[in-house]
Amino acid sequence: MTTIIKNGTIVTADLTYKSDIKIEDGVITEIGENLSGGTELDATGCYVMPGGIDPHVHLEMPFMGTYSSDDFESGTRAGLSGGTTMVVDFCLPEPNQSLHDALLRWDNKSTRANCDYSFHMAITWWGEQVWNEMESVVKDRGINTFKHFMAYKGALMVDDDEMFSSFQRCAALGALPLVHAENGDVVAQLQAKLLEEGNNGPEAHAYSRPAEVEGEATNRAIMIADMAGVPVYIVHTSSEQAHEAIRRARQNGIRVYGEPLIQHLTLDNSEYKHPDWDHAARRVMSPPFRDKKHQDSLWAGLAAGSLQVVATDHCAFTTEQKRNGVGNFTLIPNGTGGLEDRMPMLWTNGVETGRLTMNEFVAVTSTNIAKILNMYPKKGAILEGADADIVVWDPNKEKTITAGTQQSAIDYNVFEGKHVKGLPRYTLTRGVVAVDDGEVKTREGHGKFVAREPFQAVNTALSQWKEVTAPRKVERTGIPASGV
Ligand SMILES: NC(=O)NCCC(=O)O
Ligand SMILES: [Zn+2]
Ligand SMILES: [Zn+2]
Repeated sequence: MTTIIKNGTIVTADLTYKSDIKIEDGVITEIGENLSGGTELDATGCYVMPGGIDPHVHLEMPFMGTYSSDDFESGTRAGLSGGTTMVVDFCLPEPNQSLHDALLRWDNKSTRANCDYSFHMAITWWGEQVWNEMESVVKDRGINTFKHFMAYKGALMVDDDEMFSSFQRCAALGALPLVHAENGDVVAQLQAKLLEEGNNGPEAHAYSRPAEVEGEATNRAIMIADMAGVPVYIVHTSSEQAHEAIRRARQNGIRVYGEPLIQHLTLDNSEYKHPDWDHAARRVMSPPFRDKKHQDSLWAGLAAGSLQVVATDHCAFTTEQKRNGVGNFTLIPNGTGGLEDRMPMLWTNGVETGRLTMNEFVAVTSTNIAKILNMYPKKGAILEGADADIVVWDPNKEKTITAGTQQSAIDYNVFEGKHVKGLPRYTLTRGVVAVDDGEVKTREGHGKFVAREPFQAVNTALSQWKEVTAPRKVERTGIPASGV
């Protein structure tokens, strides 16, 4: 099957130019002027960009006594409708469960995906079995990223000892550790204190997770990764304190990546003061929304390159599920949606305001993460030979976001009422048109798992540098006799 995207302007992470694109059997086969033959998609007035990649989603996630409500079908449909053509979900083994058994569950859930996907493996417990299985997860399953939660004490949290062991294993396997960086011990005590004082509403969720606990944990994760000799990726970087830790480490030559979310960039903590309990609880996520000072820091980091990726951490719970926490904010399932709105919200608040260039937009929504996760240029690129995961972006198409017309399965939208300018005219997933002139036409089960090779360049360079600078015993000739 041949498709030609005609009359558009191609925008990549580093180039902007007018050209047509030929797609055959899901792959870009030619980029050039005046291409013809096959089905034509008119991109006049549009920017033709690599489809978005969201590296941080939780579809049908078992969490806090329930399951997040968007599954691989509705979640990927929501993503495609907003120009996202690939998602990466987190496989979460139960305590003492084999990593491979957990993967079977994720394999089953993901068969319904409308677009391509991959998995990160979470390290939710530690032992010899996990240490052993990590190798086959990387080598046989093509999963080169391992997630560590420094928060959610008593559930997903791992301690420093476990994290250091796991990071060393990642270094040896050519894998990349990911970290949810919040000091889980301090959060747990702050939660208990707030509840004791009668502070049980959703706003207390934010009080229990100040920016300081994120900054401290980010510093600690970076230090542990440095000691283990492995790069590290900090998920949902939400505060100046965490950004500052990443920025400083990068300036000192440490290989660390930071991932702000579209929610933290565009929504602030005044949401938790809303008089309606449901309104505030729907916005409960970890880390919580912050104030403008933090938002400005995140935007600056994207422009400066100290932060590399914009994700969503899409983990959508219905109002009914959120109400599990009436009377006790610690029982409100943590998570918000965003898959459908990440690209239009970032374009509107970033490119339309001049905070980001179009090329930076492509970098932070697609190309950078494709490189970080070792799947570039199959993904994240408009190049001959790349998968035809493409968004034809109409900068003049506008809408007001509302739950009533969204693809996501939940009954509200945290961006309700926001006006966006810049939306897909077409979204293509491996050459198949999933958004057709604005109309969503996804194909359940079309999505394929994307296996990712262990890292070569970055991990090799880092381990070489660690070897060059390793502490060495000083060989001495004249050693005095012991004084004892
Ligand atoms: N972020 C959040 O509140 N929920 C999803 C789980 C996580 O990423 O921490
Ligand atoms: Zn997290
Ligand atoms: Zn998450």
